Amino acid sequence: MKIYDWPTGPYPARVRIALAEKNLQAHAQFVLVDLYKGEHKKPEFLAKNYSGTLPVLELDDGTFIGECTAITEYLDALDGAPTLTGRTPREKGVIHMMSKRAELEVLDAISVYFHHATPGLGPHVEIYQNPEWGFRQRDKALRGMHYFDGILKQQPFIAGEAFTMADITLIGGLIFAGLLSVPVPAGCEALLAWYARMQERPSVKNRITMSEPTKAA
Ligand SMILES: N[C@@H](CCC(=O)N[C@@H](CS)C(=O)NCC(=O)O)C(=O)O
Repeated sequence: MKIYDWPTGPYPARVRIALAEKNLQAHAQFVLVDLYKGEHKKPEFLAKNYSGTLPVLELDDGTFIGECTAITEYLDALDGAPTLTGRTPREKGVIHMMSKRAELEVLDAISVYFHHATPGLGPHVEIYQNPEWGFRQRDKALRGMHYFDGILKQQPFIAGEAFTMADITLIGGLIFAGLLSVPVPAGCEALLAWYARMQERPSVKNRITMSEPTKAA
């Protein structure tokens, strides 16, 4: 399989972490798409992913799967032994809910802040910016961090007792926040302790060096 990717990107990180957690990295060929050159908005790429975002998974039969959650669900189902997206209906429901919440309340909010209230990917790519909306989303992300701090005061992982896709999604959010120097709010000790633990996982620690992109898209 191919993964259209930007090695340091917070969303691509989610798929890189999932691949490593499933020990599937040897099966993936990474294809670099240069976000700062706007390659993801070109017609050739939009034909692969209408949303014009990375990462995208291309299967050997030519099927394209965009969206980190969908890609993670695919990878997790490959060996019939899902560990990231839940085994029982209850686990699946809770994990999906918490992962979506980590997207809505932190990761996607930080992404909007990046694209609207900072130079983002540069003037050639950021053709419309609304800084006020960006700063509002930054505030939303900070509120989201408080929410997840409260969750982590009660349980070791985002969706309960085990590491799951929901943890990976929030890791993506904190990676993005870190890249933009948006600090975790004071007092969010449980969130910071969880993040320190997450960064010790080989899948997280080695996510950028796990594989070199092989060629341009
Ligand atoms: N909902 C998408 C979001 C992906 C996303 O925003 N990826 C970033 C890469 S870190 C991107 O492609 N940004 C470019 C842009 O939005 O112009 C997913 O979960 O895969």
